Formats: sequence, C-alpha cells, structure tokens
Amino acid sequence: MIDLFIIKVGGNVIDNPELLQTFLEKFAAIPGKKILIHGGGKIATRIGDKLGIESKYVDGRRITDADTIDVVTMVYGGLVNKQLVAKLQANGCNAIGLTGADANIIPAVKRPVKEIDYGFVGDIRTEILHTGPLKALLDTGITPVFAPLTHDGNGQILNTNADTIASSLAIALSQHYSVRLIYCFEKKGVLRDPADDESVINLINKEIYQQLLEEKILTDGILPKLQNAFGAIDNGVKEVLIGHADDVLSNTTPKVAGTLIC
Ligand SMILES: Nc1ncnc2c1ncn2[C@@H]1O[C@H](COP(=O)(O)OP(=O)(O)O)[C@@H](O)[C@H]1O
Ligand SMILES: CC(=O)N[C@@H](CCC(=O)OP(=O)(O)O)C(=O)O
Repeated sequence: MIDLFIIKVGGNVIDNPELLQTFLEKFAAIPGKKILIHGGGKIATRIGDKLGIESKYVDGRRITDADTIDVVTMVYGGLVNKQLVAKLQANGCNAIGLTGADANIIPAVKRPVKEIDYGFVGDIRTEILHTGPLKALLDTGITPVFAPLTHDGNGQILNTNADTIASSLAIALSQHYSVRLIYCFEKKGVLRDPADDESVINLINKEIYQQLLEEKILTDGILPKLQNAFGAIDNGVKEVLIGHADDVLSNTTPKVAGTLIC
C-alpha cells in the first residue's frame, strides 16, 4: 500500500508565527501523499472576545451556540484555512482548503443533548465518510487542508474537534493507504512531567496509558488527543505519533521523535 501522512497541527502552533512558519516549511517538504488538519481554538476564542462572544468549554469541547458557530465558521473555514493554504502555496505545496462539507467528505450529526447541550457540535458519521474525493485530489498531487468543520446534510455547518477529524480521516483512509497519523503541537511529545519539556515518554501502550491516567499525569487537551490516538490504532491505523511541530519532517521518516502510540 502507498504511504499517506495525516498530520494535525494545533492552535498553539498556529497562533505562534515563528513556530507556524517552521512547521509549514517542513510540512511542505514532506514527499508523497499528505493531508493537513488544523485547529485554531485559541484564535476563535480571541476573535469571539473581540466580538463580545464569550467562549465556554466542557471536557475540551466548545459549547457552540448560534453566534459561536458563525464565529468558528469564519475563523476556521475562512481566516485560518485560507492563510494556511496561501502560506503552503508560498512554500511550493499545492494545497486546497476544505471543510467537511466540501464534496460531502465528512457528514456529521449534531451531538444529542444529554446532560449538556453542546449546541452546533458535530459527531462524525464515520460509517458514511466519503474518501473518494480525497483519493482523487491526492492522486493529482494536491494536498487537502481541513478546517475543523463538518455538516449535517441539511444545510447546517457543525463544529468538530480537529483531533477527532484527524483520527476519523486516518481510520477511513487506512482502507486504501498505509497511514501514519501525526499529532503536532508545541511540546516534544507526551510528557511525564508537564513542566519539564525534556521528560518525553517515547512509547505509550494501553497498559502504560492506564498507569499514566491513574498517576494523573495526563490532563487538559492531551486526554482527548490520546483517546483519539488509541481510537485510530484500534481501528486499522498503522502508526500514531504525538510530537513537536518542529519534528514533523523527521517524524515522516523511520527516525521518529516524540511519543509513539501502539
Ligand atoms: N502529560 C502531558 N504531556 C503533554 N501535554 C500535556 C500533558 N498534560 C497536559 N498537557 C497539555 O495538553 C496540551 C495539548 O492539548 P491541546 O491544547 O488541546 O493541544 P492542541 O490545541 O495542539 O491540539 C498541552 O499544551 C499541555 O498544556
Ligand atoms: C467542538 C470543538 O471543541 N471544536 C474545536 C475545534 C478547533 C480545535 O480543535 O482546535 P485546537 O486543535 O487548536 O484545539 C473548538 O472550537 O475549539
């Protein structure tokens, strides 16, 4: 099977011009087929604040009311996505910006209200994710760049966590490619001591994951990232890595830096 790199870059990198520039240069230099999924939560929060629309999160998911879905559609689907595409073009990477609504690639359902009403947050309908248009783009040498937006098929855009979009695409595309999923952020990997950037845990399997949870070493955004990583491994994705954005290029080679999930 042909190799495919599915790479997610988070909001802390996108929000840092130097980190972002280095990341995009390295991403553009990756040979072969690749897909980028971007976050941008921090930028959406900042622009929401300017517009007087306050951000609220529960379990790492943004409560997305009617005003907020407009903000995130503009910020993720417009500002961030198009800036990344333009910068990738400047680095010689022929990128195309997409949301999950484009070519009906990522259908979703509005999260049902249980204890919490998340508003316009979408849960991906993994069983009907459409990989055909992505394969066609990849086969013509074009690099898809996804904003963290999906749609419900009835005209409603939905907000979906970028880590989850990355793992769902990786699972679906594993039927056609040998997929390495790489989560890039501003740390060198999953850390044993979150205050010590050098304390990278090189390998996490389910047993070690359980121990780390019991030791309460994992908090905040690293928790959903690891849940998505194990979800991918359990569903056919060959390799999942969590590492620094600066290491993205070397992490597409056998010489990996960061945390390998297995
Ligand atoms: N043990 C840990 N190792 C690494 N990061 C951790 C750990 N525990 C908590 N974190 C936090 O998780 C964050 C990553 O999650 P998140 O902010 O959602 O990233 P992104 O927006 O890049 O997807 C890190 O910035 C860090 O503050
Ligand atoms: C539903 C939900 O929470 N969506 C996320 C999408 C952006 C994202 O995932 O951005 P990072 O990767 O930068 O965190 C949000 O609006 O914050």
